[in-house]
Amino acid sequence: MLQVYLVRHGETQWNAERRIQGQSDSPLTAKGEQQAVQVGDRVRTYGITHVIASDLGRTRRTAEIIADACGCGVTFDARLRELDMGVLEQRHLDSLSAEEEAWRRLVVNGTPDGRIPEGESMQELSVRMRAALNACLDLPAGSRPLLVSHGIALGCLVGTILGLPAHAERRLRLRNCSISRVDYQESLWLAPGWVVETAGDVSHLDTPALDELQR
Ligand SMILES: O=C(O)[C@@H](CO)OP(=O)(O)O
Repeated sequence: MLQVYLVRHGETQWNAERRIQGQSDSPLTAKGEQQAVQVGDRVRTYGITHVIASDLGRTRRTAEIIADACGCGVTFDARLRELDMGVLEQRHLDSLSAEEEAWRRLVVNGTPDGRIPEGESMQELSVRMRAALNACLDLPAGSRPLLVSHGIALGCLVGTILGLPAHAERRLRLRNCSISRVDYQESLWLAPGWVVETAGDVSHLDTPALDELQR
């Protein structure tokens, strides 16, 4: 059975400042680097064979730290990038106008095609994230990949595996450096498909990571 680990990157400067990143980028904080080290300590005995990361800087850095601990290489897949949040990227969550806040809410609790101007819909995000996950099925038998991606992107992926629509309100709290696992299950009882084993585990982190929406 293929087991795939899903890790959100470590805390970044803009996560801490409550600024929207999307496909823009900011570096890991010292705490974010430490979180990545703690993920590495947790998974180093899991037999991870491939670390595959979104090509944005914050996921690259997190992936390098984890891959060092696992003794494997890192490859990059742009399909694992965060939702493109268009004209709201780089903005502080607290400085949005009422109209801008409505655009932001429409994306996570709206319609399949809802999008921030110049951004991407949750439906589009879900298609590319699922394609990146399904690509793991083509790895050699016995592989155990770990994917490093983002909060909304992984929330959408895990949520849609559970049967939520892509644009369902964000109900999974996937904190920085949380670990989730999905398995490709083939059994007599279930149609073949992805099953969520764990979601949002942060028990390996010594200080609780805050989700930027809680700050
Ligand atoms: O882009 C962002 O601002 C956040 C949204 O949750 O995602 P991440 O920090 O996981 O890239």
